[in-house]
Amino acid sequence: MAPTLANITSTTEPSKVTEFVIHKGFGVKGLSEAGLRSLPKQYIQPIQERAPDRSTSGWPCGDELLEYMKKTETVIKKLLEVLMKRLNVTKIDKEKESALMGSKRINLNYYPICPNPDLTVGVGRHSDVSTLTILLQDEIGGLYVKVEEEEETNNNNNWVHVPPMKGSLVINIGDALQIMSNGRYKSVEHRVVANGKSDRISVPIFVNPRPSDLIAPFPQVLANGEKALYKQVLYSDYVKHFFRKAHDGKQTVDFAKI
Ligand SMILES: O=C(O)CCC(=O)C(=O)O
Ligand SMILES: [Fe+2]
Repeated sequence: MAPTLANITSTTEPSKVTEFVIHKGFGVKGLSEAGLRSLPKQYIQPIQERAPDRSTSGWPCGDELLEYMKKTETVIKKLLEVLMKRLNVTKIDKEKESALMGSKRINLNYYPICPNPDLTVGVGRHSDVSTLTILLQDEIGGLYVKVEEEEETNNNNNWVHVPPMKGSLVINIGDALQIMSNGRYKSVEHRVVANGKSDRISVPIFVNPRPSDLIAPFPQVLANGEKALYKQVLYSDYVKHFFRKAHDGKQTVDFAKI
């Protein structure tokens, strides 16, 4: 039976939400199907199972993460250089460097084994708000990317699994690059399915503009008279818009559409 909002009488009381999401097995999808438009502060993970607070106890492998971020810098720079060349951006000055890779964030995603994977989602369909995302995934799998309609295969299945390959990184184009390239590079819609057999871990590095950067299609892209598809937006406003709503496919980018 479909859940109703009455099942979750108080959305801010963690024990009620835990009961609904985990013990009753509705999952986070159940919450959204019940009509909840924003998630309560504490949900899913019972307090005793949460990772320690970073501000008080430090990350379990902070040094390794920082070193990993440092090591990926070369590949990020190289990728952006190549991508920029195709847009006729041959010189990456300070302003462009900031808009392309002025801030970075690393996440540690942990997907616990799920007793009812069909009743929930791992991560809902979305595109990243980054310029690029450099994703390291373990051997479990579960990441899917959406193939654009014109590339659709005959069997109508346009979600393609991204199989884990030892020693490889997954590179996603994000919305910021879609905006700055005036749509020449398209951010990839993706999702992660829950897994009933094992835990899964992924480590994305989000390469972003600085929050105070104004992002818009690069003048070089519009030089031949091409019409701008996107207006100038303050990057922090763009990110705020993303986090204000539930994952909704590729709709975030409409925020910058002219
Ligand atoms: O876990 C993954 O493979 C992808 C996670 C993801 O899409 C994200 O963190 O934005
Ligand atoms: Fe993502």
